[in-house]
Amino acid sequence: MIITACHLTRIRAPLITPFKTALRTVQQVDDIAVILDTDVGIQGYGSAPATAAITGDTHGSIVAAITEHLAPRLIGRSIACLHELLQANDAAIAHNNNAKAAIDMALHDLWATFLAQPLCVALGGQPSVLETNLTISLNAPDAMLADAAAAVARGFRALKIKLGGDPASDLARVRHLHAHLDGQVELRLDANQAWNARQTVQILRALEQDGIQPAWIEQPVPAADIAGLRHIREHVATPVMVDESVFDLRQLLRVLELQAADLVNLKLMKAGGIRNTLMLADLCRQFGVPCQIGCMLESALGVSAAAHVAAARRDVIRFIDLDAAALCLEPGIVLDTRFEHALIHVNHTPGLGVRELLEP
Ligand SMILES: C[C@H](N)C(=O)N[C@H](CCC(=O)O)C(=O)O
Ligand SMILES: [Mg+2]
Repeated sequence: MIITACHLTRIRAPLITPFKTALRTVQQVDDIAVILDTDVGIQGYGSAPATAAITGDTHGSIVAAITEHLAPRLIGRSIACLHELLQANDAAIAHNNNAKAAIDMALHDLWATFLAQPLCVALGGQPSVLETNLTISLNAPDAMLADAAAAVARGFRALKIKLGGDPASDLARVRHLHAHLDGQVELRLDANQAWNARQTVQILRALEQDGIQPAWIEQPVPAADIAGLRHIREHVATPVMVDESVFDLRQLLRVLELQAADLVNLKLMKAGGIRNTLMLADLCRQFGVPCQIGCMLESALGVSAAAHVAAARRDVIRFIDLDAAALCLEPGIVLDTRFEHALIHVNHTPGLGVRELLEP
C-alpha cells in the first residue's frame, strides 16, 4: 500500500463552555486534520490542535511543517515500512511536535488498517473501555462548583480542577469544591505552571491540614523547574504529576533520575505522536512510575488515537485524562470509538475507525 497524497482540512467542534487554564482560554476545538491517500483507496487520518502556549505550534506552523517538510517525505513510500516512515517524520524538522503527531497518527491509522486490526491491537493491546476524568475550567468558585456538579450528574467520578490564579483564590476554589462534593468525586488538581515551589508547598500543606487530600497536583511550577518539583515532593503528601516538564525521553529521564515526580502525564502532541509516547511510557515502566494519558483541547480523532495508546499499554498508563470529546457539544467527526460521558469505548474496527469528517 503506497502513500500517494496528503490533504489537509479542519475538524471544528463547539464547546459546552469555554476551556480556561492558567495558560490559555479556548472557545472551540479547531484542529488541522491530515488525510493520507493510498494507491488502494484506503485513507489514514490524523489531527492536531494549535497549542502555541504549550508546544509552540500554531495553525499556520502546523500547515507549513506538514506541507513543506513532513508530507513530501511520505509520498511514494509503502506503509509496510512504518518504522522508517515514523523515523523520517521525526527527523524531518526540529520541534513542530503537533504537526509530527498528526502525521504519525495518520501513519499508524493506515498501518493498522493495512493489518485489518484496531490500532490498539496492532500495538499489542486490546480494545478497552476507558474511564476519563472531566476538566473543570478555571473560574470563580461558584462557577466551578456548578460545572463540577454538572459533571458529577453526567457520571464523572474524577474531576481535573484547573487552578493557577493567585494562591489564596486557588485555596478558596478547592475548599469550596471539597465542601460541596466531598465523597462524590475524586479531585485532581492542575495548576499549569502557575505557582512557584514555595507557594505550592503552602497551598498543599494548607489543604492537607484541612483534611483535603487531592489525588495529585499536576505541573504546579514552570516546566523548567525540576528542582522545584523535587522540593515539593519532599515537603507534601500529595503526589506530584509532571506535564509540561516532559515532552521527550531526555527530559523524562532527568525527571525520573532526580525522582522529581510520582506520576507522568503523556500527550501525543507533546511527544510528537504515538511512537514517541509509547517510548516514554516504556521508560516510565522501567522506573516503576505510573502514567496518565492526557490530551490537549483537541478533536475526538486525537483523543481516540490517545485512547488506543492507553489500551495498548494498560500496565503503565493507569490514569486517563481524555476528556476533550466530552467537553464538546458535537464531535465534528464520525468515529467508531464511542464517547459516552466518562466512558470511552475504543473501536473494534480497523485502525482508528474513522467514518467521516464533517464539514468544518
Ligand atoms: C483537555 C485536558 N483535560 C487538559 O486539561 N489538558 C491540559 C492542556 C490542554 C490545552 O490547553 O489544550 C493540561 O493537562 O494541561
Ligand atoms: Mg496539565
